[in-house]
Amino acid sequence: MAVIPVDIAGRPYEVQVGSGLLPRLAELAGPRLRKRRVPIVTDAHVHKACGAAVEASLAAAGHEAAWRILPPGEATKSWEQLAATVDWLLAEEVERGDHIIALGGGVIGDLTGFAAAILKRGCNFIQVPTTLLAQVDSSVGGKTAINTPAGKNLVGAFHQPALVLADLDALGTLPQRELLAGYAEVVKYGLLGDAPFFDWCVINGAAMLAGDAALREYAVAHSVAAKAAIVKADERETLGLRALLNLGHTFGHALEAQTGFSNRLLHGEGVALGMVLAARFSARRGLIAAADAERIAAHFTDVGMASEIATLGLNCDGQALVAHMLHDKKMDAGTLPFVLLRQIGEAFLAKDVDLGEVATFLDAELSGRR
Ligand SMILES: NC(=O)c1ccc[n+]([C@@H]2O[C@H](COP(=O)([O-])OP(=O)(O)OC[C@H]3O[C@@H](n4cnc5c(N)ncnc54)[C@H](O)[C@@H]3O)[C@@H](O)[C@H]2O)c1
Ligand SMILES: O=C(O)C(=O)C[C@@H](O)[C@H](O)[C@H](O)COP(=O)(O)O
Ligand SMILES: [Zn+2]
Repeated sequence: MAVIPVDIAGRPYEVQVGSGLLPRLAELAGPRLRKRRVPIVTDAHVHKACGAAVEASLAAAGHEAAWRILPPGEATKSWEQLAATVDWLLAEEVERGDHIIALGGGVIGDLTGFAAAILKRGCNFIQVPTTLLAQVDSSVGGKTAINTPAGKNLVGAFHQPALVLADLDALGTLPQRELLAGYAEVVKYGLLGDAPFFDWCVINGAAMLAGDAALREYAVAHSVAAKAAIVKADERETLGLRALLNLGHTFGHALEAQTGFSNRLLHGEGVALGMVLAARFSARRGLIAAADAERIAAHFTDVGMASEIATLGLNCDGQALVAHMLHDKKMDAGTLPFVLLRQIGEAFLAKDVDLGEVATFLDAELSGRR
């Protein structure tokens, strides 16, 4: 069991990482659960996998679960589901001091967190992440959002949870593809600022993914600690530090948009491909050594992830992907800063990237003729 504090000014909270947390949810949430009925937002897969344990825990503490069970998948991060969820929370008579529970992956966490941020101008919520991605990344740091037809996470709020409970046992029912997608965000922490952790991933990643409990706890706790340190230093992404957590995301979000935010490409899969692209683009600019960029690609291939966008069959050119990037929230007065790599373990924000050069680079990557 690991407890990582997230030291945000005025609203500190804990991330608890360990086994057996779901059956203890009511006990761990304690007096935060003020009423008999506890509002829980989840999706149908998670309800099937984790619902009974949560319900039993609440019942043992004299509570009753009020479930809102949403359709699984990225399409749920929508205006329609947000509005319906807020209306449901209002019907449940949720007060500001109550705690709404987000039980699920990043989709549920992002949507529920945003609903909590706007309900009565801000209600409490507890993140109970059940995917690897949500445990290592989305449940921590307070970014909440929905997608719009214009692009990814374009409407949202910074709203920190009151508590995060990451039960490693929940990963037992997670499909392999989802586990791998989450692993991309684990590798991200090594690439952006912690070369020894990237080496740890190369040595231990496969065994961690295969289910080694101690390695899983280390990977989640280490990732959360890395994110907590960055969020503490730059909660609102204004200092150029939190933006480093966006490594691979400008490319990745464009790939997600091009595939229609569909099951064809999961967020984490887009991030893995995006990080390979960011590394290769950095090498092209004389930054990271080309061999190190290929070491990153090879690691994703080794664990069973795609590392070449040519294999996606996107049927578009580089300019089409760049057009999606123009909606990136880092866009500033006509310039799009890119998170690039000087070396493995050293990311920085490059503000002099020409989008024409990006389009040319992507044309070559898309055709597989690098
Ligand atoms: N807020 C942030 O800081 C942040 C960070 C990273 C990603 N995100 C967002 O997170 C989202 C991706 O999250 P995700 O990868 O967790 O996807 P997800 O929430 O769609 O979950 C993935 C799939 O796994 C299923 N699932 C979840 N837990 C399960 C379990 N324990 N057993 C069986 N099935 C389970 C879900 O039903 C879903 O089908 C994206 O929208 C991304 O933009 C946000
Ligand atoms: O917490 C952050 O900051 C991140 O950038 C984490 C990312 O993994 C995550 O996908 C985030 O939602 C992307 O943020 P966005 O601001 O580009 O939407
Ligand atoms: Zn991400």
